Amino acid sequence: MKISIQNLQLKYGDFVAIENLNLDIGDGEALVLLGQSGCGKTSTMRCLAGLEEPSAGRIIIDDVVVFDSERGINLPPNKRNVGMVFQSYAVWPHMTVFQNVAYSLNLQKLSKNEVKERVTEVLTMVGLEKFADRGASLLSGGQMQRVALARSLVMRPSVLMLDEPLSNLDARLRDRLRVELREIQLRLGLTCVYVTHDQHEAFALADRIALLQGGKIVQIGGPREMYETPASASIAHFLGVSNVMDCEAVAGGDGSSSATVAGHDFTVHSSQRIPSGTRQMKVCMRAEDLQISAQPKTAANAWKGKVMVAGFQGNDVRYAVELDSGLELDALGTIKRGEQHDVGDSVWVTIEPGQVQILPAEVLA
Ligand SMILES: Nc1ncnc2c1ncn2[C@@H]1O[C@H](COP(=O)(O)OP(=O)(O)OP(=O)(O)O)[C@@H](O)[C@H]1O
Repeated sequence: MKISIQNLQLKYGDFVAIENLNLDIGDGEALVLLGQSGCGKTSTMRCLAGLEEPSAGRIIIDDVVVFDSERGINLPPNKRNVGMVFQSYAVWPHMTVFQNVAYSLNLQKLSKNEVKERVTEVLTMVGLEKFADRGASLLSGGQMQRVALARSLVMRPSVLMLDEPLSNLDARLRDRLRVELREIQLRLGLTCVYVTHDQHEAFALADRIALLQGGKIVQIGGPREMYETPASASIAHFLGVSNVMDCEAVAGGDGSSSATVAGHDFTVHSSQRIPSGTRQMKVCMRAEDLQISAQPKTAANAWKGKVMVAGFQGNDVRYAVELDSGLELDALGTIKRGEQHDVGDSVWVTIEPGQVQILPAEVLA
């Protein structure tokens, strides 16, 4: 079922939480609303679900206009056929797993056999078939979240909306449930809107990511596109690029360009279009794209420095390296590639020109 959001605006009093938001979500697509706290992700989802009344705009779900400010249309949540899963599991503790999932079906007065069939089907889907008769209060956090998911799926919603459903779970369970959620979404061909502030979750679950800042979509695209070509330095930073530095001057040349940061030159791949004008530009480099070596290097971007911090992370080591110029860089070394150094070691840091990005500080409105 497709969704179309047109010129959506939501105000809380005088405060504009969502500003002129336009978004089309395709049938069977998993769209992730990603952004930092307060950017308007939950508000957008609540407008879709009918839990919040926008101040302007239009929302169409599966060719049905569910909200239109000009025509005074605002369908209540129960008329939108939207399933919702929240961060808090909201599972009824005094009921069994089966009763929790069957609850809404029973309200629809379906036959006992049909209820049993549909509940068993979704409990199997979320891996809880053996827990049907267990009291819901006796479940782990991950199992409760599966019950919440089953309770939504059993209603066969046109659209499933999930608001940070995994944030109360520990890291390992989060990783596993993330994969399971994606499998279920793909298997059912379910249109999904997923809210998160965690880029790893967004990358793993999304067909497309809509990145929100200050109530606006500042970039939309597939996970790989977003990762490789962020539209601004602040988006790059949010997506985990740890070396983001003010850039004083940018100069184009034959086959290459260069950018200067604190008197320090970075050679950039010539294919990068560096916009002219007075916009504040930033140099962005991923920690994993920097290589660290004890051997002197003579590449285009090769600098001598000293290891100030070496944080062991299992397969990787996270380094803070202070270059001789005083500039500090964050680099990720891989132990298996022999990139292991100690605090105080002299090292050479290199990066391919193609991996240095020069981006505007912000996406301009
Ligand atoms: N009921 C409300 N009244 C007034 N302001 C609100 C209300 N709900 C949200 N806001 C404000 O609207 C903005 C967007 O809030 P929203 O909950 O959509 O953000 P979010 O991106 O989902 O954040 P988080 O990740 O922290 O949940 C925030 O600045 C928030 O303070």
